[in-house]
Amino acid sequence: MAMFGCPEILAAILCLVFLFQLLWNRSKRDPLLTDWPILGMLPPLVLNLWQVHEFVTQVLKKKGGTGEFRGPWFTKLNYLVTLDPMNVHHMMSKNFGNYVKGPEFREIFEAFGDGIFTADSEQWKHNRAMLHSVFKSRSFEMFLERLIQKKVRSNLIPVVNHMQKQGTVVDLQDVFNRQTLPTSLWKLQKWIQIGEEKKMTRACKIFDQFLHECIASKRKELNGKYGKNEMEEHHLDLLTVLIKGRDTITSGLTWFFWLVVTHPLVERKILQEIEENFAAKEGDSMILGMEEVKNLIYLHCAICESLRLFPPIPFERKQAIEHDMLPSGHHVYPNENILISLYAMGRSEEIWGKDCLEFKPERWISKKGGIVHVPSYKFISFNAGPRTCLGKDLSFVQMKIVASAILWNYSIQVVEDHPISPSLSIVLLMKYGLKVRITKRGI
Ligand code: HEM
Repeated sequence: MAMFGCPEILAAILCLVFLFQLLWNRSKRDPLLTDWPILGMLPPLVLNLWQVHEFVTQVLKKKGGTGEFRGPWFTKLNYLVTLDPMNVHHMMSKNFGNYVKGPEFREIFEAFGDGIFTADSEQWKHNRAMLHSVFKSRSFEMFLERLIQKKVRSNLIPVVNHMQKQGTVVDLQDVFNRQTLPTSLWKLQKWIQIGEEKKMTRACKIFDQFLHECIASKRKELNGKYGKNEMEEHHLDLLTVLIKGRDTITSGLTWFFWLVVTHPLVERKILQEIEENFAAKEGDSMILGMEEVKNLIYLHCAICESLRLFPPIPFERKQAIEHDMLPSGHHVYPNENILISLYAMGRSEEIWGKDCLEFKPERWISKKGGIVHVPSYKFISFNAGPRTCLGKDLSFVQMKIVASAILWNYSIQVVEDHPISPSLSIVLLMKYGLKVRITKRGI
């Protein structure tokens, strides 16, 4: 009887793996990378983790904008990845009801609580309606305007001024971040009641009281729709939203400052615009208000441009409920996960043209001197459709107040050879911070 030796068995196994691999590949829709047995597409991704956003951008570009990523066998790490604005429009607006955050997202982002960031369907609608009414209230806007101005005047400018006098190297990202204590530390300190946190608790009580009044003023119009406990939940949701919003502002400001100070012509145009509008204003502080910053069109465009190239939230994840077909022709299966690369969309030639990698605020200025409207499914940094960021207007106001105050008073030079690269995190920060030297302008 003929017996099989080791080499034959090995060859048979290899043939089986090869055959399996062929069949496996055939079942896929536009694989983004080589799909290895067992490990799937993980190896090339892991090798490029240090530059993951650039890598995803290049891969999507090569594959025409949409394709499938398959993780290791028997894991749930499978995603349809896209940068196609028509797909985004479809998922975020046209067939919005079919694309949710999903239970897995809630599990991963448990720390966000079950507020607006993780909720779906009726729960989300409920939270959104409540927060929307608060965000659009004039008294809330005015409160935040005063809060931002006070922070810039009493915290940010004195800190920057001190560092300028010391003449040492400063991490600007850290400076922006320190204006906003990390949530966990804040919560921990609150719980154990130590140090500055005692003061913090008192401050929070006052802030809470204000928020309560804000919400109470809305109670009348919402009366009958919500019960008392629900009101308290919304109150907490608002605090979570404000805390989460701060991380994105830190990211937005850090990339904005890096781009502006490394593009002297843009910096000069921003200063010129401030001078034309406010030179006669108020001594040297230049802490503007909400209405005043509306006049700073070029600054607005420079902020849009930096948020396009470095969106503070670089990925958006969705989960399909039912079968669907995307405009790109890709079939979507029930429960399938979809990943939208906001970073890659900001660098797409199809959306922004051949000069998409250049920092050019001018692309946002219309022929009449206004701001070009780009639909949110193309300029996706604040998300698109019914789930568009609720803090978008507030973010522009805050970034404009901070940017005008710092740029007007100080000149910033990035430390030579300081490496600039994005971190691997939910919010797109700079991995090594933004190391700069600061001097008083005009000296
Ligand atoms: C430059 C600053 C900001 C950027 C780029 C930004 C971007 C985004 C993005 C991409 C989302 C969608 C996230 C997701 O679906 O997982 C989002 C949602 C949201 N943002 Fe912002 N955000 C910024 C600042 C803020 C601020 C300051 C606030 C509030 C004070 C805020 C409040 C919200 C809320 C409430 C949502 C949830 C909207 C919903 O699901 O209906 N954001 N933001």
